[in-house]
Amino acid sequence: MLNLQDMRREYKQSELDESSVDASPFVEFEKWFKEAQNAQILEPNTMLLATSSAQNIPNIRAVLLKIFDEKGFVFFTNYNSDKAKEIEQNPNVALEFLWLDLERQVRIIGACEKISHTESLSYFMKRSRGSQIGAWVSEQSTIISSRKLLSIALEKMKEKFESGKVPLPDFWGGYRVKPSKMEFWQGRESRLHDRILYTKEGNRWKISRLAP
Ligand SMILES: Cc1cc2nc3c(=O)[nH]c(=O)nc-3n(C[C@H](O)[C@H](O)[C@H](O)COP(=O)(O)O)c2cc1C
Repeated sequence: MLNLQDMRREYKQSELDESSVDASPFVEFEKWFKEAQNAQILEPNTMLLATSSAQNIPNIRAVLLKIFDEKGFVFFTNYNSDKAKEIEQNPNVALEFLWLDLERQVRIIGACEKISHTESLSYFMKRSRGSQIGAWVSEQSTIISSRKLLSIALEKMKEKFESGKVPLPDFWGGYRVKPSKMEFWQGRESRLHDRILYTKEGNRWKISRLAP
């Protein structure tokens, strides 16, 4: 059996104060993201995306943040995947960045919507040819009988797109999560962590401190 109860770590690296955070959660996020990059965290743009179905069944998986600005957080995926079906049923989602090397997490709640075809195309064109063809090959989240099926589909697609540009599949593109809440969490000693919450109120962001 695993001995988990004796696993214990004090968080002491930093602190977070409502008087020193930026008035904009986007500016604060950019600052934290750059610090995660500088700390050489592996794939700091990995975020957990939580969705739920019309039957209120939750689901969660990692996706990569690919566009970030004041409009929101964009990831790319297959528009027929399970996550896409769940977003269709309930556009309210949650995101989580976990940067444990910095004893930090950022939690986001917001509504999710498809980005424009132009925006998806612009990103798709920047992907490697292998990834572009990969998008065509995989019917994401469907059951397949074997790995071999993927290899066969890949060979077929490679032949199909032997020359010229690989077009953007109509079943593939981006989603933007537009935050209504963003929480910055900094680990502190004795589990008395700092939690600063931004809540959108009209055009401005209210800043509050949450109990750990
Ligand atoms: C680090 C990491 C990054 C990932 N990035 C993406 C991504 O950007 N888009 C994507 O569709 N799946 C990504 N995946 C795979 C998803 O976690 C998931 O397996 C897949 O999207 C199917 O999810 P669904 O069945 O809930 O739709 C990533 C997985 C990991 C571990």
